[in-house]
Order: sequence, then structure tokens, then C-alpha cells
Amino acid sequence: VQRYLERRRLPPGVRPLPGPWGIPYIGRVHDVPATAPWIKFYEWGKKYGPIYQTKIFGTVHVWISSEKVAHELLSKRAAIYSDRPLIPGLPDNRTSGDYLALLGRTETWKRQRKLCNHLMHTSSLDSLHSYPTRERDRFLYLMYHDASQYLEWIEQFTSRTIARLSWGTPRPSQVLRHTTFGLLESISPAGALPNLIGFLRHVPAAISPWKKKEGRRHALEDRLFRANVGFAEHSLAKGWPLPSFMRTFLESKQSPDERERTRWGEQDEAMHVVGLMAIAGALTIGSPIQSYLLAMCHYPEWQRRLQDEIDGVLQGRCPQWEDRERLPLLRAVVKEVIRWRPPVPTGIPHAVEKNDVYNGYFIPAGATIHALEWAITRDETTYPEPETFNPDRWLDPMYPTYREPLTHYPNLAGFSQFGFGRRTCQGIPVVEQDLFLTMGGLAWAFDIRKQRDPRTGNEKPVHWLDYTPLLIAKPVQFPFDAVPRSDDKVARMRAMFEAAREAPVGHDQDPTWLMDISQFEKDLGAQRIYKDYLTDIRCVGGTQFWARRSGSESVLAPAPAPAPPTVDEHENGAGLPEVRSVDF
Ligand code: HEM
Repeated sequence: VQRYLERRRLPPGVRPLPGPWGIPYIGRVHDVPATAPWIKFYEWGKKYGPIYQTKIFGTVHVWISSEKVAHELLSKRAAIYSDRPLIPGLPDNRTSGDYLALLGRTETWKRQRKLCNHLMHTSSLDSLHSYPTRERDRFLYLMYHDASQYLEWIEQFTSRTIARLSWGTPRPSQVLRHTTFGLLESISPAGALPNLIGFLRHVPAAISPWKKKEGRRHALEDRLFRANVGFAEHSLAKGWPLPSFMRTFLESKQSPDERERTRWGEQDEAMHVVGLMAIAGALTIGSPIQSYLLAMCHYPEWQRRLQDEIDGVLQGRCPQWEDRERLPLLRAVVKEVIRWRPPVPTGIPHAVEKNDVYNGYFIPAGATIHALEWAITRDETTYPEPETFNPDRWLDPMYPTYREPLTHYPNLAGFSQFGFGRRTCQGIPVVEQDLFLTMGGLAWAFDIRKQRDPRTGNEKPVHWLDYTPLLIAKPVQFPFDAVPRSDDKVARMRAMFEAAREAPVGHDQDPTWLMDISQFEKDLGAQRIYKDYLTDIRCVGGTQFWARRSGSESVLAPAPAPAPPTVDEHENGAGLPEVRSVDF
């Protein structure tokens, strides 16, 4: 009956998209599992074809499992397929201008996208100011120090790198992680409940737990971003050499050329664009780094081949960004990790603005369109034996994905995993460099391998596909050993770590920022390495310092320094108790 009624409502000569039929209004929501829902959508794709629809609480969702179909709709018909749907957990997402990636197809989005492009392009021309390399060197040494904390070190690497790129300082990274993870919950279908049960968004703010939580998170994020812009302004005024996306914008405001001064819009808007870039970087890049470790546990033969390439070409040196032309296998591993375990498996949905017909199928205006990245990477015509991790598919002419010249390909530009049409990802230069350096550094420094049970001598199991359920999926923690490949490598890692440390600029030059860390070192029983991350310790309420080491949290009191000035307001987290639980 449902199917009949649906057909009668359609214009003549068109059919409804195939798809599973469900309970009226509710649809098939009960069938969508809480963990790895993308696998269910992929299985439905195998049953109903490369484009099908589901209805969930009255909204039509169109699922695309083929790269070709995704291009035909999202790229070729981009004029009507470039909008974003409303997110019930963040109901002003289409209009507020706070998050470029979630904005509707508005004039604000167009302006912000241009600015984002300009900031990214300017920084890439300068090879991202060497920030990713310095943070990678810090990361490797932390991994050597205690690989069981790998989740923490990876999150620190990604958030510190993007914080430096965004504002010229790694200090906001811990609070950034906190506000960003909260945002991910607010926008993920498996996060805030209104995203599943849409009408809950109408619950008044005074009694909605989701709105209250999101409101608090947003307020903290706003303070964080304003303080960071303040820091960028302050460092520019003082002449500190701290390039960043924000600095590029601020410098354009000082240009003698009137056109340049007005070209990139208002500072408040730039604050949000840079903030969104920081959010995107902090959220996503950890996923493929973790998946690399997982892949190496399951595919030791690829690790050996990668090490052979690095050792052969670089003669014992750790990979640097300038070596990329000569390391095609490393680039292939980067790309294959992303294909094997897509970081955004359901994609970021588009919305269609007008009724459309595709191959005789009707797609209604307002439908939510998902390029199902998980399914696209499992299309056997493009990726034979898709479940197998096989970097050769990018290097051997017998595979359909092979491209020459190998000094340039494989690379991430245009890869389906970064979306389609006018909404494609704008962060690829950062992703490419971060992943090349971390995966190359890990392969150079360590043998990643499964742990053995000391009693039985048997390998401890490592899961194959246990991923977190939010929009950005990451492998659930698993045990592994990271064995340094030689004493020489350990000595080099130490030297790289030392060299990567800050020359004192910024806060450290200003006496009001100096504090005596010797007591903290004693309390932490710190080795030298902790000096570095003591720079991340935050002052709570002006009297206490919080620190966290190896999973334990300690309060260190009293603080010798005066209350921090506003440019660093985000570091004290005052007024928002949950900030205290952020690591360190
Ligand atoms: C592994 C890392 C990343 C992955 C897999 C990824 C993937 C994606 C995907 C799938 C989209 C949606 C495309 C679409 O709607 O068709 C997107 C959008 C976007 N990404 Fe990324 N991304 C990553 C990292 C980054 C980074 C580091 C940045 C910035 C520094 C960034 C900035 C953006 C922006 C600004 C958009 C929104 C574009 C728009 O809506 O117009 N991304 N990304």
C-alpha cells in the first residue's frame, strides 16, 4: 500500500528509488545498528543497487554506493546538490556561519569557502611552515617513550599541529580537543539523540539536555577562538615569528592595498573559518594514523616493504616532506590506509534543493544525499579484493587505480574519500603532509607488531574492524608493541625531539608567562621529556595547576604565577568544570 501511495504521488514517467520499506514515518530506524551503521547501509546497497533510499522519521535519505553515481549527481549537478541538511543536534547549522563545512549553500558559505581556500593555499606554498615536521618529531619520541599511550600522543600530534597552523601556537590544543569532540557528538547521527529522533529539536532549551550541553560547549569554543585570535594579534604586534592561517588574514588587513584589505571580509568571520579548519584537523587526521597501526599489526609484510623503501632511498634518515617524490610506496600506504578504513565512512551529507530525476528515479527536493564512502571503497570493479590492505593497487599497472608518473601519484587530490563537487574537502594539503610524515616516521623508527602473552607466548588478538560509531570513525584501542628498530634510531629520535622544541618565542619571552616548573617536575617524578609537555599544563582558577600523566590526573598547587591575561584565557578553562578533565 505504501509503495502504491508513493508511486501515485510522483510525477508521471518516474519511479521511486528502490530501498527497504519500513514502518510509516519511522522508516527503518530500528534496523540501523548503533555501531558501524555504514556496514548496514553498504549491505542494503548490495541488495538495492548503487543508489537507493531509506526514510527515517519522515526524511528521505538517498544512499550512493558508487563513485560514478556520486560524481554524476554531486559534481555534475552541483548547482542543486551542494546544500547541507539541517542537523537537529545543531539546528542553526545551515545559517549560523560558525561552521563552514555545515553551512547551507548560502552567500556566507561561498565567501567562507574562498577565504579557507586562500588561507590553505598560502600556507601550503610555505610547506605549512614546518609545523607538521616538528610535531611529528615530538610524536615519535613520545611513542618511543610509552607506546601504550598512543591514542593520547596521536590526538596531541593532530591537535597541536593544527593549532599551530591555525593560530601559531600549540597551547590551545587541549581545549580544542575538548570542544571539538563535543561538536562531533552534537552533529553525529549516533551522537545527540535529536539527530536520530528529529522532533526532539523542538524541546525548549530550558529542559533539553542536548541544547544545554551544546550551549555550554559553544560558549567555551567561542572564548577559545576569541582568545586565539587575540594571541595571533598580540604576536603579530610584537613581531613574533609565528605564521598561521589567522596571521595571514590579519596581515591582509594591514596591506597598503585597499582592495586586499577588504577582500577577505570581516575578522569575526575569519575567526570562524580558521576555527573550523582547526576543528576539521583535530577531528579527522587521527583516524588514519590509528588505522595505520592497525594495518601494520595485520600486514607485517607491508611494513617490511615500506621500511625497505625508506631505508633504501634515505640511507637511514627519517622521511621528510621534501623526500615525497622518491617514496611512492609510502604515499601508496597513506592512500591505502584511507581506502581500507575510510575516516568518514558515511560521508558528510549533501542536500538536494530541487526535485530531480536520475535514470528514471525520482529524488525529492530536500532529500539528504549520502555518498557512502565505505561502500565506494568496496566497489570491486575499482578495488579488486577490497577487504585486503594492498598498497600495490596504487603502484602496479595491473590495477585499475594505477596512475603515472609515480613521482607524483598516488596522492590524495581528488580522492573520493574527501567528498564531491563544490563541497570537497579543503584540508587535503594538511592531511597529505601529516600522514606522509607520521606513517613514514613510524615505519622508519618502529616495528609495529602484535603483543605476545608472556605466559603462553601466543599473540594477543587485535581486532579487525571495531570502530567508534560517530561521524569520524576511529579504531577502538588495541594492544601492540612499537619496538625501536635500532639504538641508532633511538638516538636520532632523541636528537630530532630536542631539535623540534621551541626556540623561546611568544609567551616564554614575556616575563608574565614564566613559571617555575621545577616543583612540578618533582611532583610528577618527571623525566626530561615532561618538561616539554609541562608547557601544556593549565592554570585552573589562578591557584592550581592540573597535569595528567600516564592516565592519572594530579592537582599541583599552589601556582606561583599571577592570573593569566586574557590572550591565554582558554588555557585556564575557568568556569567550565569539564575542561578540567581534559588531558594534562
Ligand atoms: C583524514 C582527514 C580528512 C578527511 C577524510 C576529510 C574528509 C572530508 C569530507 C568527506 C568532506 C565533505 C565533502 C563533501 O561534502 O562532499 C570534507 C569537507 C571539508 N573538509 Fe575535510 N577531511 C579531512 C581533513 C580536513 C582538514 C585537515 C581540513 C582543514 C584544515 C578540512 C577541511 C574541510 C572543509 C573546510 C570542508 C567543508 C567544505 C564545504 O563544505 O564546502 N578537512 N572533508
